[in-house]
Amino acid sequence: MIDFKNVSKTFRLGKREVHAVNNVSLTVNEGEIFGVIGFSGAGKSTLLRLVNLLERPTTGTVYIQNIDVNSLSSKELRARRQNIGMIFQNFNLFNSRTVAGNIAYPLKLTGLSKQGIKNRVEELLRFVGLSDKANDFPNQLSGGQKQRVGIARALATSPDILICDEATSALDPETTAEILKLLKKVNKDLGITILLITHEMHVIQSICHKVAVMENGEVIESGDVFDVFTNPQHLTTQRFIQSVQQDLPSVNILNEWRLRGGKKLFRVIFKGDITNDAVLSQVTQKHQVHFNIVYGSVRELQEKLFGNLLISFEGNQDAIQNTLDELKTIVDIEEVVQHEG
Ligand SMILES: Nc1ncnc2c1ncn2[C@@H]1O[C@H](COP(=O)(O)OP(=O)(O)OP(=O)(O)O)[C@@H](O)[C@H]1O
Repeated sequence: MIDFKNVSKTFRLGKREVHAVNNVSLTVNEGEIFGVIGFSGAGKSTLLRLVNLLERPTTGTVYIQNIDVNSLSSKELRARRQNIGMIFQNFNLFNSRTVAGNIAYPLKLTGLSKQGIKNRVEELLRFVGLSDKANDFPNQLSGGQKQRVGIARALATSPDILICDEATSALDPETTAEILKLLKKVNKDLGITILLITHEMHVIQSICHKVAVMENGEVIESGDVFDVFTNPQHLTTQRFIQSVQQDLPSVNILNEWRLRGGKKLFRVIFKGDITNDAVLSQVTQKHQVHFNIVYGSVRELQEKLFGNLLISFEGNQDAIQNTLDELKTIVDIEEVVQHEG
């Protein structure tokens, strides 16, 4: 659907060159919600501008629906752009137009009749849950409602791709959750492929199927959200994940635990079906070792279970080692280094 093949974008600032996007290869498949996460300056916006055809790559090729976008004429580019909807952090609505007027705007260029436009706007208002706001002006709406209008407007011309530029960054957590739910509906019910950029890992966790982590213009890690979350390779990815998964208790709790005689802590990661099995109790019973869950959680990620538990073991040292050796064949387990976090 969207293919980046060794794409670089370099800006020249006087004598200095800025490698905003550096040799990026990525594939966004049809029907996916693909999230790109990175800190400020990582190159996310530039990546989006290459997809919505506002920038051309310095080297490499961007294919959209198998078409090399560099090969398109300006007229063809304009036509292709109608196939890509976009929503923004600051909504970018026309304040002088009503909600209905904002949504109708992109339809005016399509040659649809007045009645056709009216019907389409009503349909879109229903889809985003704002039928009663058609005649309001943007400044009468909450942030979440404004973004719903933004989404309706982006969908007006029935695009195949929706690009979201930090679409929930200006919203409170509850409103963010509602907008993310709506984006999920856009993807599921309308089959629209979504490419989003964000600096918030909870957005990736909530709705994305795939994720790419960007740093200094490069994609440093990418894959299925479940795989990246449960086995992050890069320190930056680990940091992003820690921002949504508090996977260590506070230092005070850890110190207290140590004062009460706690020694070694192990992190045990359960993925998928194994989470439902009584692995821990079976293996520890077999080796006559006791275990104590000090901290942790089991949560749902991409409709799969993911357990992340901190555990201490009590018993004979050899028996504990045998327990660890056996557990290692079934789950991911590692010792938690002291003073981590
Ligand atoms: N038009 C431009 N001219 C010169 N440098 C640019 C231009 N656009 C982006 N850059 C530089 O490219 C790098 C990547 O910027 P980009 O905006 O893509 O990052 P980002 O991850 O989207 O960051 P943010 O979240 O802050 O927008 C930065 O160093 C930025 O200063």
